[in-house]
Amino acid sequence: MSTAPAPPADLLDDDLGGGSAPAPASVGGLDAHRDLPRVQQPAWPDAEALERATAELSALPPLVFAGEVDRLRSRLAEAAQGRAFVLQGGDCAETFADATADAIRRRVKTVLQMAVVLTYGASLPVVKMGRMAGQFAKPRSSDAETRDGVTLPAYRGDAVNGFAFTPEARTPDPQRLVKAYHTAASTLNLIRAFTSGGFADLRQVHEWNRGFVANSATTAYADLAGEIDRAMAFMAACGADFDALRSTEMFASHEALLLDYERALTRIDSRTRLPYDVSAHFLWIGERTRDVDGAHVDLLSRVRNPLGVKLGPTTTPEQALALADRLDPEREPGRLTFVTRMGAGRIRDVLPELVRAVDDAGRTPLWVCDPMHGNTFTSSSGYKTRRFDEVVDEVRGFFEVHRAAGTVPGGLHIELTGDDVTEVLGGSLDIDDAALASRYETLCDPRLNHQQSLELAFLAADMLRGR
Ligand SMILES: O=C[C@H](O)[C@H](O)COP(=O)(O)O
Ligand SMILES: C=C(OP(=O)(O)O)C(=O)O
Ligand SMILES: [Mn+2]
Repeated sequence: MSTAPAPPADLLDDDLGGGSAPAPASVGGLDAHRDLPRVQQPAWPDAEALERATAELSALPPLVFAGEVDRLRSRLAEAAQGRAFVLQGGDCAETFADATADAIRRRVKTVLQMAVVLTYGASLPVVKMGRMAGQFAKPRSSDAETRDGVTLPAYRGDAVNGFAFTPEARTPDPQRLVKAYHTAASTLNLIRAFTSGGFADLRQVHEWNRGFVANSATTAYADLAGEIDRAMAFMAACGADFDALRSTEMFASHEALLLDYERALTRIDSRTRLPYDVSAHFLWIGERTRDVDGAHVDLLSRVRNPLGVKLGPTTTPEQALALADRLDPEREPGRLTFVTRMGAGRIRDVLPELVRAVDDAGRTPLWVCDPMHGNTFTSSSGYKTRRFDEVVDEVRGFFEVHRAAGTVPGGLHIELTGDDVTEVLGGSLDIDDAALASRYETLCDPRLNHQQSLELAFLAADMLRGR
């Protein structure tokens, strides 16, 4: 008789975990969204070409493993309880051209540096999520763009059409969905390599932060940086195992906008037999697509991933509660994140009522602050921009409102890049209107540059210390 230990129950499956079969139409209403209002979808000119692209996507391997998705859900549950803090950051719109090793490395580095500062400020683990490896589709205010009397379809992200203002580039091409998948795969591969291969070593990230503070145009961050320095020295003196801190976890997230893409990547997990959207660990529903009776809410309600919903300043308490009932009927810890994006001028007026209604209903979603999307305006030089001070003020308002309500301010959602772009006004280098032109590179919304991102992390860390 064999004395070998029995394999763990999950390996008794004929499919040894990690397999994910295409989810047939008959499963769990996964195609019900097709009969519902589908807003913000591209006008694909060739239905057969779309069919071919989604068939191709359906046969490709998952980008993430359902077990990782479950792990993220439990991390977010911790954050909702105030036992962790979330940092979600990356481009407004990732591009194929910018999915280079250098650009990805700089973005990952920026997120890691911010996370260390926030970890210190919060005295909590920071759950890191990139708006990365799949953030290739954009909802737009207008379907069309007019330049010099010529009107063409609006740019909707590299997964849909090209940014160049020509009829060829702007025509939606479903093969771009396939390219988005492959670009997400190579991006995620590099993120995994960076975060597990030594690049994320706490000692190195700390050295980068020391360099940032030493070269900063202001001394405002020196005190906090000095404290972190002493904390590191203290850890070393106590014999902390820094080698155990050479790797870290980072999850992938994007707006689940393109229903055909997300549906093709929805698979049945071999362990649980339940549907997961394996295009990313975390998916969110945007401000423009959060209709509780719409297609986006329907499709996302049927997958097991942790979900976010953006809530803008016009959100009513009834809408927030209806979304919670639809997306999280079981009140499962970590399932639902409300990402509020109210604007600095409105957050203190609008958020308290929402938070109170949700709290009174006995719900404990994770509350995350997006201080970007409520603060966008067009500068006098014609650039879509934001003011760094307003971004900071919305974060401050977020902490104030949650403190007053006794609820948990659980994280930040930031549009950022690791590059020295000039897209957001202000910061200690005081980018002004005239400077925007020098390195304005985003194809959609203005991002904090590397420096501004770290400044925000230091300022938010100070706010967290008062938590
Ligand atoms: O990223 C968010 C939206 O896609 C973006 O703010 C919409 O921008 P638009 O108003 O220029 O269409
Ligand atoms: C489209 C976005 O935001 P919102 O849906 O909040 O406008 C975004 O996050 O880029
Ligand atoms: Mn954006």
